[in-house]
Amino acid sequence: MRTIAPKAMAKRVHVAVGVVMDNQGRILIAKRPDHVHQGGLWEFPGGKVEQGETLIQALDRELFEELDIRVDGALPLIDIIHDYPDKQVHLAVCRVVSWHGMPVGKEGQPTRWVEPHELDQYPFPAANYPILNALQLPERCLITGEFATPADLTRRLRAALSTGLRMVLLRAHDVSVGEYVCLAQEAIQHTKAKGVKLLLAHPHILDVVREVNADGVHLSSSQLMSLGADVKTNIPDDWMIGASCHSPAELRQAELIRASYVFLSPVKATASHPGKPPMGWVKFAELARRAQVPVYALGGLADCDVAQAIEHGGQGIAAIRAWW
Ligand SMILES: Nc1nc2c([nH]c(=O)n2[C@H]2C[C@H](O)[C@@H](COP(=O)(O)OP(=O)(O)OP(=O)(O)O)O2)c(=O)[nH]1
Ligand SMILES: [Mg+2]
Repeated sequence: MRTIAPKAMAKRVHVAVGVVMDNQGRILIAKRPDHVHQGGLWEFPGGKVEQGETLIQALDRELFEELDIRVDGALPLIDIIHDYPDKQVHLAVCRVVSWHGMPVGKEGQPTRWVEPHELDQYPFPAANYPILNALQLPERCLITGEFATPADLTRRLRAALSTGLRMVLLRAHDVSVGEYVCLAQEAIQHTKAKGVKLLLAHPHILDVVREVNADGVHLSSSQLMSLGADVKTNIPDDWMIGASCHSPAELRQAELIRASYVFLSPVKATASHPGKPPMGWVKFAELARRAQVPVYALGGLADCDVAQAIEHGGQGIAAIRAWW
């Protein structure tokens, strides 16, 4: 009997991708030539890591070849594993925090400086979806803690927002969903005025999600794992969806529903979940680097942990006590 050899798995291409920012926070994008893979779409400059090169060496060489700039410092932003029908890529995406030179499209490619919120106006390859999310999310996300009355919630929220936070998850599990909607409608007055993103979190939030003009909804891990196929029809298209995750299976589910971000916890011991063993930064990094979604570290963290979280492949930190 004749045996047929299994089709050889094509090799995954390791690509160094650079998000170059100027000192006004604008990001440099370039248009891929029509004839190349994913041609005609916009990209963050970069290219294949060659044999024997470190990621930073590849990034520096590619940005010099494509843009005539040199990389002086870069931090990990997100790692993407994506299978196109004709090519499998691993995009190691870095935020280029320090560089010199005058960027030009050396290969004749059009380039443009854009604000993070303008990125959605440009067509990017499908693999870039989590990168675009990561670039529009802040480093710190507040989770609201305990409060005595609605007025106390407002007072605490305003004090927290005055420290420059740009994303808030309104968590109030002990109130009815009707009361929750009232609290959210009050909170939105304070967040919208400051351009702060407000995410809704409540055990019954999916029943009332359209009653508040918020920016997104945050799912508990059990809500995430028991989602019906109709989740996307309940939630407005332009809303963010976030989720709390504690395991690789939950992270996979968040990727499947194309979550905008996740929380991964507990990184350190935390007063809100005493007795839960912390995973520590090494485990966090292992899980975050494999996740195809921006990951906030959560659990016993404060401002002084933001840099650690980013160095370990996270988007930043989420916390209650640090800012409440
Ligand atoms: N540079 C870059 N590549 C991306 C992005 N998104 C995305 O899917 N890719 C894919 C397209 C390509 O298959 C691969 C990168 O290859 P490339 O064409 O930039 O590689 P290169 O600069 O080394 O090009 P070449 O020398 O082989 O012509 O990754 C992105 O934002 N930036
Ligand atoms: Mg390239």
